[in-house]
Amino acid sequence: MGLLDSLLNWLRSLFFKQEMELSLVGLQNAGKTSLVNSIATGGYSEDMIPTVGFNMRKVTKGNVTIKLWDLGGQRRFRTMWERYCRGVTAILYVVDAADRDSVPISRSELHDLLTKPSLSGIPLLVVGNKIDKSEALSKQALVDQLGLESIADREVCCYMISCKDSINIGMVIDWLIKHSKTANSTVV
Ligand SMILES: Nc1nc2c(ncn2[C@@H]2O[C@H](COP(=O)(O)OP(=O)(O)OP(=O)(O)O)[C@@H](O)[C@H]2O)c(=O)[nH]1
Ligand SMILES: [Mg+2]
Repeated sequence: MGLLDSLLNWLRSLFFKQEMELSLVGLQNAGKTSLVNSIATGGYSEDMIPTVGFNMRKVTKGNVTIKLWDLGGQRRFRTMWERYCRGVTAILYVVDAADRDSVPISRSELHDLLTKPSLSGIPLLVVGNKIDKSEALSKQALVDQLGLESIADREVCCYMISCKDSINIGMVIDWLIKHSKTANSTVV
């Protein structure tokens, strides 16, 4: 655990040297706010309050500020998603991989969002969360059920994670680091 913690801290320190702006979207209860906490501090709590509207978390390390738009996933907030995804470096789409019944809705909300011309070309990282649960879908099943292979107008990547058990959070941070360089050249 010590080694893993050091590795995560190292990845976090690299991440915070970049300038970037991210939006986290996905259905309610998927674990978006939990993922923000994992990225920012590594903390996890069972006791989460549903996000009302959105939260903007600014994480400052050294002289760099990272903006994370953590959006509410309840139906009434989904119309705001597009507005807060415009101009971001990357979109993180969070899915509860253990809530199989919600995956079709998650799929249609994702594909609706991606049809917006204002968001064309923005890289997409789909995160299947809660793989600590035995009923979680496999990565291939999630990719199939979300129809990710039909997305052709942008870079798409998918990782399976657990915020609870801190599984693959380092991979998410690593992906963000790689994409922050593109962001720096487009932010004026
Ligand atoms: N088992 C398990 N539970 C998780 C995991 N990540 C988050 N949760 C739980 O899922 C619930 C919802 O987490 P949130 O982070 O609030 O979800 P959200 O996507 O921000 O939800 P909204 O703000 O309503 O859109 C909480 O009870 C979390 O503790 C995980 O990796 N495993
Ligand atoms: Mg939330």
